[in-house]
Amino acid sequence: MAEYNRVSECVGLITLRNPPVNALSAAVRQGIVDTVQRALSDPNVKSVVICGQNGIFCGGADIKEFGSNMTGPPLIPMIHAIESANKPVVAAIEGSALGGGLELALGCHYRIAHSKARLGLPEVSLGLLPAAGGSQLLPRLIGVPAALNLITTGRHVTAAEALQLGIVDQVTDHNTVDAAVKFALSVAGRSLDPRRISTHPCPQQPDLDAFFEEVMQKVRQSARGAIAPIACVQAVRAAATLPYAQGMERERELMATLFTSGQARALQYCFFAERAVGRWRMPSGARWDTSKPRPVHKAAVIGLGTMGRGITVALAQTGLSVIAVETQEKQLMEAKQAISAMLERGAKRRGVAPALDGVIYSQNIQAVADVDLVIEAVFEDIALKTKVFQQLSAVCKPGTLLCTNTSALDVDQLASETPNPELVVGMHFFAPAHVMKLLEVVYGPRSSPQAVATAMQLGKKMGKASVAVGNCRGFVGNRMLKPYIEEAFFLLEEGATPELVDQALEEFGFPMGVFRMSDLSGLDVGWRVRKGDGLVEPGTASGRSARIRQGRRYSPLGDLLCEEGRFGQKTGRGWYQYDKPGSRVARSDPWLHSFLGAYRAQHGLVARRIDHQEVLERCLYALINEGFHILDDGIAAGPEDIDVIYVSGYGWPRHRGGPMFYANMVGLAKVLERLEHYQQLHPEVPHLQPSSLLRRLVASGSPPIHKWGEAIKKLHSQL
Ligand SMILES: CC(C)(COP(=O)(O)OP(=O)(O)OC[C@H]1O[C@@H](n2cnc3c(N)ncnc32)[C@H](O)[C@@H]1OP(=O)(O)O)[C@@H](O)C(=O)NCCC(=O)NCCSC(=O)C[C@@H](O)CCCCCCCCCCCCC(=O)O
Repeated sequence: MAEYNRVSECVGLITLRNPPVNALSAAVRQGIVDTVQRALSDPNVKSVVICGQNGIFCGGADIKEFGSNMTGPPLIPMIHAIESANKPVVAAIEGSALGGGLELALGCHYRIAHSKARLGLPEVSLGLLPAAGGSQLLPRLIGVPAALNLITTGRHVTAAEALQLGIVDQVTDHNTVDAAVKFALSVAGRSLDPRRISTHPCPQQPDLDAFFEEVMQKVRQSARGAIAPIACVQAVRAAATLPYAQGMERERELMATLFTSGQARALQYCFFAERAVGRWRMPSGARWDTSKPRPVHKAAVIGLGTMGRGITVALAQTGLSVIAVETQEKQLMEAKQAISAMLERGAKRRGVAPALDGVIYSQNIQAVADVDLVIEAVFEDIALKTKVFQQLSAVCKPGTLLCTNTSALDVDQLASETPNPELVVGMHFFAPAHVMKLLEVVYGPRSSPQAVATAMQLGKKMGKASVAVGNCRGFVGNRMLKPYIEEAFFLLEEGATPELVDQALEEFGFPMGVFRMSDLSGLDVGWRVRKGDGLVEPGTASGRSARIRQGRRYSPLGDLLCEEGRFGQKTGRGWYQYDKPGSRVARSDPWLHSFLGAYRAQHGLVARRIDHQEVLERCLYALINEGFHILDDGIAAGPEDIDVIYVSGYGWPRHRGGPMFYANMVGLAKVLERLEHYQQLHPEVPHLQPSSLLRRLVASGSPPIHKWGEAIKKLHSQL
């Protein structure tokens, strides 16, 4: 709703009231229509101020309304009514003015912002475009290039940048509403014609066709299949080339296509999923809202290899004091240099001072005696980690939280080696840890809810998408990756090439296909794990039996490449070839193709034609099937957790919503049918055997994704 008051005798003050972000719900829109009408018809009112309650102007259209039948007054006529008002209307912007919120402000004649306010048109990140006139008004106000930048990226600008761009007229450090009321009084009675943005011509852009062609090419490249950024460019082009009314018609047409698209549904699902994972729960019944985190002022990182360095930077950037421990002197010196350089680069980018003094370096583990939380990031070796945990238990003050950054070891086993297993959780960062958004917070059966709450809160402070998950081999992300990679190997055996598999996955929207990714992260990583699992055998055996290990189909292709010293980019050879070790440009490698040919001949395999469809079904459905197993096992609390992990840490294209959302879009019955089909063809591949949860969901009529929770709960209560 919107509240109306008269202030300073002749200013009508309209306050949007719809916590938490004053989204433009039907009731708010109705409130604005009514209060604007009231202010304009009151002869005592000379000017109007619109603001939002609780320090936030407006977070835009109410996204929750999008999936339903929309009622209430539409936004565009409401904004037009404000713009054509015969009394000055001033937007008092505190907190955020985003999407429809900024469009509402653009309909006002003046905009005053608090210095801490943020403004933007982020619709593109929801699969939409600014369709309440934003795509037509912003280019008229700030010019085509600047408007395109904001609209196609959805980035939020600070008040200072908004002032510089000409989006706002004044920035204040004081009370924004008071400043806006004062301003409104000062402009009462002035001509409003020059203030109506829709009547402005769009600033001329030289060589318009060439300009838009170039922009479109760049946007297509970075969009990786997303349609909204392209529609945004088309809408801005309409602003640059058409009169306002026709531009608005084009904006409406483009929005009509986007609004009902699967991509918009997926992106809006991601928006809510990212917020839902913060409301974590454990199988024990412990939850985010009943578990109080402990305060963390001082933290420590043990082990300053690549991961430890990134974690130190991520912690220091949140303003924490960090003790960074590395027992090897040379490593410590190198780490100090690298960490300082990363902190300096990050600070430069963010326009702040580097937190160099926030990090204290030590070779002695005793230095962590008074920290509140430790993150261990030593080499992935259970004996070494156990020793470190035992030392930490002896050194740290009582109650210190002990976190391990392991990606593969058993968090429960480590916890059981300490006197206080309730204080142990996994904090699985992704490399580079100061850049990558994802953090898996791994709890074991004995981790206390407080420990989980503390790690989750710390993750949030570091700006991570933090997801609480149960302890199992690979946790959620890597556990699902295993069948995906294995299927890719099997496809090579059956006739595919790395290029074909990668192309199919990259066209789907992954930034890199499985083989380019493997070359980047190093083939030796998986080789070491497979050796540890006793799967690697000398590569001379041939035939089917050589490819069955531990009772299931196994492809030794990755092992054979490692035996050749082909570890990927770092050795200049892997699934592709590179100009030199460390180079990033992958080129097709004839050696690899003849190697595959010889391998197939040795094993009596006949290459067949494999298409993109099969690549996607085999790789993605195997991964999704593992996701269902994970839900079934209670390792992830819901499909949102899995989807956030995949979108923020594994390059799953956001406009496809994450693997579980994708399965929901494809149709669970179809996923089940294809898994059954492939399982019949490959009975020796257990990961193609459909999960019982998937079967149950299909049997119960394939409920939509937000209802899966009920099926999972029912399943668990029957166990
Ligand atoms: C605002 C934020 C920056 C605040 O961040 P903060 O961290 O403080 O808080 P949270 O992010 O945790 O949010 C708190 C809480 O609020 C919920 N929420 C936030 N924003 C919205 C919102 N806009 N709507 C609903 N709910 C919202 C959030 O989910 C949290 O609740 P939860 O329970 O989940 O924890 C930050 O929240 C933020 O960035 N918000 C999103 C901002 C945004 O993206 N805004 C744009 C919205 S889209 C829009 O505005 C579209 C407009 O351009 C025009 C629309 C016109 C559409 C008309 C329909 C036309 C149909 C076309 C068909 C044509 C047919 C034809 O003509 O033929």
